[in-house]
Amino acid sequence: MRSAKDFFAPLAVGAPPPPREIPWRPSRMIHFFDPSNEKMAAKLPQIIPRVDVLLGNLEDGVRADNKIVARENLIKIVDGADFGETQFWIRLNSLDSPWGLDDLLTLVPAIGENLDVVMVPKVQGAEDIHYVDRLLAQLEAKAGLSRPVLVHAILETARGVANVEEICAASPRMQGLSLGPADLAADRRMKTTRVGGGHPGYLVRQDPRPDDPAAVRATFQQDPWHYTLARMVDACAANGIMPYYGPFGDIADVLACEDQFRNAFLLGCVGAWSLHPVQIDIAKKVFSPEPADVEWAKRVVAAMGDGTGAVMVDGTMQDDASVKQCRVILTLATRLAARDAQLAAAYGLPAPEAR
Ligand SMILES: CC(C)(COP(=O)(O)OP(=O)(O)OC[C@H]1O[C@@H](n2cnc3c(N)ncnc32)[C@H](O)[C@@H]1OP(=O)(O)O)[C@@H](O)C(=O)NCCC(=O)NCCSC(=O)C[C@H](O)C(=O)O
Ligand SMILES: [Mg+2]
Repeated sequence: MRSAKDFFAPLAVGAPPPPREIPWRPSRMIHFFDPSNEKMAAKLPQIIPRVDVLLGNLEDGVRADNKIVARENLIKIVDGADFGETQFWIRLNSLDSPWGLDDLLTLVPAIGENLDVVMVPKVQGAEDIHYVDRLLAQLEAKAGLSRPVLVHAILETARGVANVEEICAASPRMQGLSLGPADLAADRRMKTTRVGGGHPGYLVRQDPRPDDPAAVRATFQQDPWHYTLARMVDACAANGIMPYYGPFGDIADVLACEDQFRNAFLLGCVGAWSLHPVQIDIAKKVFSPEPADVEWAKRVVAAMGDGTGAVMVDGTMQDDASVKQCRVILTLATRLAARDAQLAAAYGLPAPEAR
């Protein structure tokens, strides 16, 4: 573990200093595409302006015999792209794979100036982040990059979950964590073959009725990801980094996707992955606060004055703590409104050009 004094020192001579704080940028959806898939790549000019984050995926989802071409195509795609305000991320192959090292050695020099975040899969502990941290610093120094590339870890192994706090705290480059429910389910030997979401067998059942023990007893599906997601959110919040729900694999079930994303939003996540164009607008809607909630937050903040004491608003008690909850909503709404005229109008907040 580095001492507090040298935590923010560059890990290679000539590398840019790592950030003291992770800059806030919208990241309601991290949109995955396979750079070796020509049809998907052709869609990017329409996709980029619609998404907060575009991610070139090199790991799972890309065929083994396409790994090299995916990496090479990524360089060509970035060369010709206009990202505007959209962030550009990549997902590396895992550190123990035949491709992970060359992904970094090739891509940081080639596209480092455009690269906001590197997503690292199957992170097991702080040692994986330390390895990537040093390597990135060396590559940034060699390439003469002026800003540091940030690191995002996927929580998708039992050991990773056990070490989640140390992973978040391992480097000032740590931008956030995503839940990887498919790999995590396999690693934990969970008996679900779904990619995220619920499971009809994971439920609680209503007690028998004393007056009619044979009556049908209602069942309620539970969220098998609740524990991990909540733990991940706490670890991220405690370390000033961002939590994300990962993939929802049932592309056709847009309603359940929306529910899973909303659960994540309510628990504290800032975004989720979109695997298909149909999931982009779901994430955009869910991870932007509802106008009614923004209106409520404004009213509570106004009623609370200097933010101390207790008042009644519409029959509910508001105090120093509840005004902080409202400020969370209002801060997010204000930041999103500053970049999106439609949301600004819906929230009654200043539009981008008025700032
Ligand atoms: C899921 C898909 C395989 C579906 O693809 P397809 O069958 O082609 O769907 P459609 O016919 O409905 O597609 C319509 C058109 O849209 C284009 N398309 C599809 N997906 C994308 C995309 N992500 N970005 C851009 N464009 C896209 C198609 O090419 C069609 O084009 P056209 O024919 O010209 O109209 C596919 O969506 C897909 O592969 N998605 C990404 C999958 C992925 O990234 N998987 C890995 C991430 S999840 C994971 O790794 C698990 C996690 O780590 C964990 O452990 O939990
Ligand atoms: Mg995975």
